[in-house]
Amino acid sequence: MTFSTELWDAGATKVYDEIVRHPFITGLTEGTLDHDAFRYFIVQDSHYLRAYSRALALVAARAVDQDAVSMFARHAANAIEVERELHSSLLGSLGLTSADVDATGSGPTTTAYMSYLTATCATGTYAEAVAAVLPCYWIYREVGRELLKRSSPDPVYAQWIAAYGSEEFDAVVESVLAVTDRLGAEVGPGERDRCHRHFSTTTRYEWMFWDAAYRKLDWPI
Ligand SMILES: Cc1ncc(CO)c(N)n1
Ligand SMILES: Cc1ncsc1CCO
Repeated sequence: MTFSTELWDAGATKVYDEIVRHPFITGLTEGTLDHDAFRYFIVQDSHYLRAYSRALALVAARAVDQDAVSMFARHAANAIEVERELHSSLLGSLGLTSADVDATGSGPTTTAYMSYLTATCATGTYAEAVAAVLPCYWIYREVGRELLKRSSPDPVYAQWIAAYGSEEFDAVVESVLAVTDRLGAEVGPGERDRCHRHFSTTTRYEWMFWDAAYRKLDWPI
């Protein structure tokens, strides 16, 4: 079994089923999700992508193989581009600006998820860092594909779905899966357990991120 399949089977199978039937996701394709929940999501995702980009730059710095350094560095730059382009167009459609993003700040789930990614990529091994960032790519590819099948009557939601359900994003994810599978042959048992823990933790954060948007979760105090 490949390392990526091993990680998914142990850490993502159940959570992924919960994600695709979460009311935020079903509301996107049915067009019933209220724009306020999607606004919350896009604003929080802007904060998330800024931190995610820096986490990917840390992964790039830890990689030894030149192709992997170059790939993660490219993805770090792309995450900033996605934040600027996809989001500014979506924010515009939703009547928001990047000043609103800054004024809102990151919510509790976003902050926790960003902190976990940053800490793991800064202090873990290369394989641990890859395992921590992998669900961000992989879950979005799977969700993007699923949503593309169902599509959405709402043009704002359809635009977002098209970005993550695209062939370009699929190719990005395939190359990260290939890097992960090559690492699988190198990691010993202790490090492997830590990889599993990071992968299942960030997978759960992916579910929590949608759930926070659905409930518009704010700091309690
Ligand atoms: C929360 C979250 N996870 C993953 C992605 C895809 O990179 C994203 N844009 N946002
Ligand atoms: C994973 C990911 N999500 C948005 S951008 C990006 C990096 C690859 O383009």
